[in-house]
Amino acid sequence: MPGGEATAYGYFGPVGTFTHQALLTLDPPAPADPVPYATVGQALQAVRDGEVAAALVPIENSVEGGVTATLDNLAYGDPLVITGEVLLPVQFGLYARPGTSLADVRLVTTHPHAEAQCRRWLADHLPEAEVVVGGSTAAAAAEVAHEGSRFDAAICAAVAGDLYGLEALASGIADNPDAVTRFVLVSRPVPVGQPTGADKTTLVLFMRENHPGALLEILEQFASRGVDLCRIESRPTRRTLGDYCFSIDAEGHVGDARLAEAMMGLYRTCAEVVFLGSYPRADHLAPDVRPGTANDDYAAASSWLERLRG
Ligand SMILES: O=C(O)C(=O)Cc1ccccc1
Repeated sequence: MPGGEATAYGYFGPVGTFTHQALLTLDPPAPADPVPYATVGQALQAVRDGEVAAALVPIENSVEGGVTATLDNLAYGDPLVITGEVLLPVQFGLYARPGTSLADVRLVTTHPHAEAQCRRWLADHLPEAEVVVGGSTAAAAAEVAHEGSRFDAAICAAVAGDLYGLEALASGIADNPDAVTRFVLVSRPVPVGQPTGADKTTLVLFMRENHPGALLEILEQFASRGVDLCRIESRPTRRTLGDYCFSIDAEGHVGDARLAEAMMGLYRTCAEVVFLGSYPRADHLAPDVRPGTANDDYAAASSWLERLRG
């Protein structure tokens, strides 16, 4: 890295992806000259290699669920942490080279999440067309833009359609017009930021051994401390069929006593707890703090115990 530490951010590109649009809304803004990577894996590896200071990647969609490439890379790759998140409403259109009409469209390409979110529209309007999923929505637009491309159309954002010189054959084609995608800003491990009062913490939990109620025991650690979960999904541990870990977003910050206590409970009872960061929520929603679970309540309980002991 000539000239010292990298300062630029990487993102799941190329220019015109939803991730790129999300990057442009970061607050504080991303440093100039962000670097596009063709896959989530390459963007995260660039962070590990110190090529970029951080990378923005998609993690979750309100319609399609988790982005497994991101979840698994963060769970199993060398340590990285999430330092921020961005929410972006996503809208899709069908874009083709100028002169193409809807009736000409036989072969469509796009990102798997875009295909999943436009399935009903495709079945209704292009029942004969084949869809081939590929890298990203913007890469699909760039591919279609090539004269002689085997693809007739791409599903992508209007920004990408315009950028790659395509024309809209249809817009607003998502089956759910209110879909939102969540993106996370990921860096090499850094000291965790201060709690803001509206934070999220991402964890991956590996169980000691499967037994009846194992998931319930994990959930109890959160429930008994009044910690709400914003996302939970099981992912294969890759060890043996039927063996799963849990990828979880919990409300709160590792600096909040109730979440810290829940995490200590998980540390005691799980085989492994991977901490992927505590960071401000993009929606700034403060949690509903249940009676007896505020920092002061834990501090008072701790002082009481000290008095009893001594
Ligand atoms: O392919 C893109 O543009 C991405 O950034 C990934 C994606 C795909 C579909 C919805 C949201 C994000």
